[in-house]
Amino acid sequence: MPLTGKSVRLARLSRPGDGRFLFVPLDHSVSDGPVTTAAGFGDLVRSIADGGADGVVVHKGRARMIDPALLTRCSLVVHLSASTAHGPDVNAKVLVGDVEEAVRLGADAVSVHVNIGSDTEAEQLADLGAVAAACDRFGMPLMAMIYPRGPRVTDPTDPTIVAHVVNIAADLGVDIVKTVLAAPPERMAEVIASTPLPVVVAGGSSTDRDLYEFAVTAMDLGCAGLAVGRRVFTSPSPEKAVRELASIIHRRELSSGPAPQTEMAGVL
Ligand SMILES: O=C(CO)COP(=O)(O)O
Repeated sequence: MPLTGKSVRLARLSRPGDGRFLFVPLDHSVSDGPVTTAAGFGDLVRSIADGGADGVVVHKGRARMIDPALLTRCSLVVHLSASTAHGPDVNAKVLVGDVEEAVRLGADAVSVHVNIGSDTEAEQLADLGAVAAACDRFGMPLMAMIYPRGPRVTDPTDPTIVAHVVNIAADLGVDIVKTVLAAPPERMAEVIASTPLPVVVAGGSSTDRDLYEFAVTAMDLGCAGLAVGRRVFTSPSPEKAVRELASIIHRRELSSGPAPQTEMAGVL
């Protein structure tokens, strides 16, 4: 890959340099409500960095509350999209930030959420295309959180539609795509084979299958990593949860056992 701002930042995003990623999204404070107390936020990010996450995903205002020293070992991904659980349409994501603001914050990447099959799909696609153009101008890696989600989607884990959404991301200039694991999981292999992009899957809630088993399955199927929010920040030990996940994703030896999980409902 030729050296560009984007290629340099992308290479740094996978901290061990193996092209695999563990992101911990904390953007739930916009969609659902606080992920921690104001006083506890610094400790939460510190435990995520100490556990060995490759990056945290936060909105622009919250990014200013992160100790810059932590960002020497954990990347900052600034999330540009928002909707809340209280709006008329939780799937109607809008842009609330731009790439230039992310550059000023020292971001290593930005992310945009697009719900394919939602009532405002057209606007979300237009936003993704515009952010991709800005990312090219600034040399900023772009992650799309792109899901089959909305009134026109009957089965959001159908491998055919999951393959479709990850290819929309590739076509619109995204660098890393985050989506759902297809069902049955074995069919994720064809989703991954269909797109040139690294595919990261979302963590989900504790009512879903065991997180660590899920992580092993996803990685064995060829995923490039996971983005795990709720099951990290609601864990009694976020650091332990991150360490366990990072060991699965980056195939490292682990000294301690899996962390327990707790729950927080969400609309992400
Ligand atoms: O990426 C995510 C939110 O932006 C996924 O979060 P959860 O792990 O809580 O599902």
